[in-house]
Amino acid sequence: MGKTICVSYEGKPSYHIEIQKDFRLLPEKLKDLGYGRNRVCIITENTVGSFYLEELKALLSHMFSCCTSYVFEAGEASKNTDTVGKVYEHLIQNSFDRKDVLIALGGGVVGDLTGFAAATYLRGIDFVQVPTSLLAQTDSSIGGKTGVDFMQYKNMVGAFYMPKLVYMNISALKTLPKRQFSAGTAEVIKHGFIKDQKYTEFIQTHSKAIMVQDYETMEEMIDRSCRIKRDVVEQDPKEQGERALLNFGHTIGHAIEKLSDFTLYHGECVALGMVSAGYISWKQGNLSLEALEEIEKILESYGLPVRLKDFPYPPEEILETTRLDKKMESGKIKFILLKNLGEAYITKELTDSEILAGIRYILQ
Ligand SMILES: NC(=O)c1ccc[n+]([C@@H]2O[C@H](COP(=O)([O-])OP(=O)(O)OC[C@H]3O[C@@H](n4cnc5c(N)ncnc54)[C@H](O)[C@@H]3O)[C@@H](O)[C@H]2O)c1
Ligand SMILES: O=C(O)C(=O)C[C@@H](O)[C@H](O)[C@H](O)COP(=O)(O)O
Ligand SMILES: [Zn+2]
Repeated sequence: MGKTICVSYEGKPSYHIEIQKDFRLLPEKLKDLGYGRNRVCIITENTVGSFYLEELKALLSHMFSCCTSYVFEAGEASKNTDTVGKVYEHLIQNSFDRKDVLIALGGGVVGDLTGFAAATYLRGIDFVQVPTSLLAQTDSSIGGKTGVDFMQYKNMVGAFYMPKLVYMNISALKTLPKRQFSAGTAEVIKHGFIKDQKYTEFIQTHSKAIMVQDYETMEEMIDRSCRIKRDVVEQDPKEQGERALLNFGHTIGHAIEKLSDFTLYHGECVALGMVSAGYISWKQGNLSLEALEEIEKILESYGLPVRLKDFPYPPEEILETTRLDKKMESGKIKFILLKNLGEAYITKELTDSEILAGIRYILQ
């Protein structure tokens, strides 16, 4: 059966999120959208491709007039304009036109990059998200933030561009390495911290079942995370306000991710960033010390880092890197803090020394 979530964009129904246990219904869902006579290009990377590309091709090749694929090297280092250029070349060589469709098969790297290629090729071609990592199934495939890194700065070039469908197969998470699964839980945990204390309690009490990927628990968790993200992006699709709450943990997180040369995963950096922002929230007199301790305990129970010992960069350099990220507004760093667990807010009023104290807290 699975679950379906409808997402609106600018007040109108836009696309469905399908949460399924296999890939079998994908052709039917694509037919429902009117695809069939046109061409499809599955864009993926070598790791995910080695597991699922042939299966997807077998399912789709009979329903499209042409089914091609473009495979690039897995990892954040590929999320750049060079790879996008190679995707354009492949599409031109295969005569893709505006009636054709791209499928992003993979984690957040494939989804962000394919979405950006789709937004810009011929000024816009349809694309479908088939997320295969936990992070992509619960966060990056929803809401239409597409883009790539530039000069190693995170998501510097991009577009808001909605997919036509998000179709996920929960069982595909079985092949995801354990460290990557843990990294994905950071964004799931973030959803509870910024919006829904009841969801945080669910995450707390079900950590064992989630870590062994008990199917029913996973289905409930993914469904609840997707709905929280859906509600936020529907209200503020282009991040004029409220959507920035989804950036909780990302201000410091993105700087650490860049400085680590992407050896630390996005979710791991978000976890560290959430601890740092949690500490600042406590220092601001908002969050209780018990709540800060709870944040750390929950993250640890999912195998996530809460301290960054021996990081070869001083706090001042992390702060300067944060300044070069796109979270700056009129010369001030935009920060997401917590009033309480389940209640976040945006501030641009933090001083450098308040931010540095938050950075020092995780470096100890
Ligand atoms: N657009 C958004 O709203 C949004 C939200 C969150 C994160 N992001 C971006 O997403 C990226 C992180 O996504 P990610 O963690 O999925 O990274 P990723 O795409 O690099 O995938 C993580 C790793 O898992 C492997 N993998 C993925 N699915 C697998 C599967 N089913 N079986 C085996 N291996 C599998 C990949 O090969 C890769 O090595 C970052 O670039 C981040 O900036 C974007
Ligand atoms: O969808 C959003 O909005 C988010 O902020 C989700 C984040 O988890 C994600 O990492 C996003 O790519 C960060 O956006 P950025 O604009 O800060 O690069
Ligand atoms: Zn993120």
